[in-house]
Amino acid sequence: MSLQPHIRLSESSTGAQYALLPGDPQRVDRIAQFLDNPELLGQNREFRSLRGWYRGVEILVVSTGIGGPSTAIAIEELRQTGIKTLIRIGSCGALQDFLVPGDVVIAQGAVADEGTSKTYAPASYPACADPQLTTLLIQQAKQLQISAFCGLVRSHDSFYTDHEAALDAEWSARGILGADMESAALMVVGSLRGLRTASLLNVVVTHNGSLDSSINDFVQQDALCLQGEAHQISLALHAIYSDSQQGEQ
Ligand SMILES: O=P(O)(O)O[C@H]1O[C@H](CO)[C@@H](O)[C@H]1O
Ligand SMILES: O=c1cc[nH]c(=O)[nH]1
Repeated sequence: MSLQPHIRLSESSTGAQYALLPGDPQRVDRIAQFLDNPELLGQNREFRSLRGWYRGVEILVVSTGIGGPSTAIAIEELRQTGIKTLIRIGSCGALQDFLVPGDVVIAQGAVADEGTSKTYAPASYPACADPQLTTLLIQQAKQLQISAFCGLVRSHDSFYTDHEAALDAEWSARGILGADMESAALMVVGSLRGLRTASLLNVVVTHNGSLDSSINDFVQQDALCLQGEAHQISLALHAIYSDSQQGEQ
């Protein structure tokens, strides 16, 4: 089978059915530290890929870059390589005061305030995570004593427009937990293509905190943010292992 044009992987690159999807290519290398025998498969554009094993289960890790368009491309091409289950290992800004850096949000669904999902289906099509996978993630968070909150998030396309603060306030008042840029596209494209998806978001910006300085802290490896990232990776890997044992695939 030929290489997929963007992720540059084919069915013969990996036997994995599970994929972890960070946005940031650098996060791929940090995820590698949690896997046995990690092997870098390559990088093209924003898509850095690596495979490894967790307790005998093969896992593919591919970065999606920022936003819905590149995420949808990654999902479509990963499907061609045999991936069936995709878990986003992302970061988000908090929309609620009780969330602190390093908390993990388990997104049960997303407000699709972005463009990509609407190119696949009408805006009324729901962006929902796989319920069984989400339940497993909640159970594993309890078992591992990870500070995790399950609820809705908002995916958006814009970061620096003049009305972001007003939009954040609006969605916060509706109880939305956090803001990211990829969860809705992942969930909608995944559902339409018969794939199981989940999204784990590490809180890196507090509600009403400074976007610029908080994300700078994360890039400069702030300890709490890195702890949240380690938690979300462990959580995803435990859930994948548990899922693989249930013979669900
Ligand atoms: O850290 P990642 O996974 O890229 O996620 C978040 O960070 C980026 C913005 O800084 C957006 O992609 C947003 O969704
Ligand atoms: O509003 C925000 C904050 C952090 N990351 C996002 O994607 N959006």
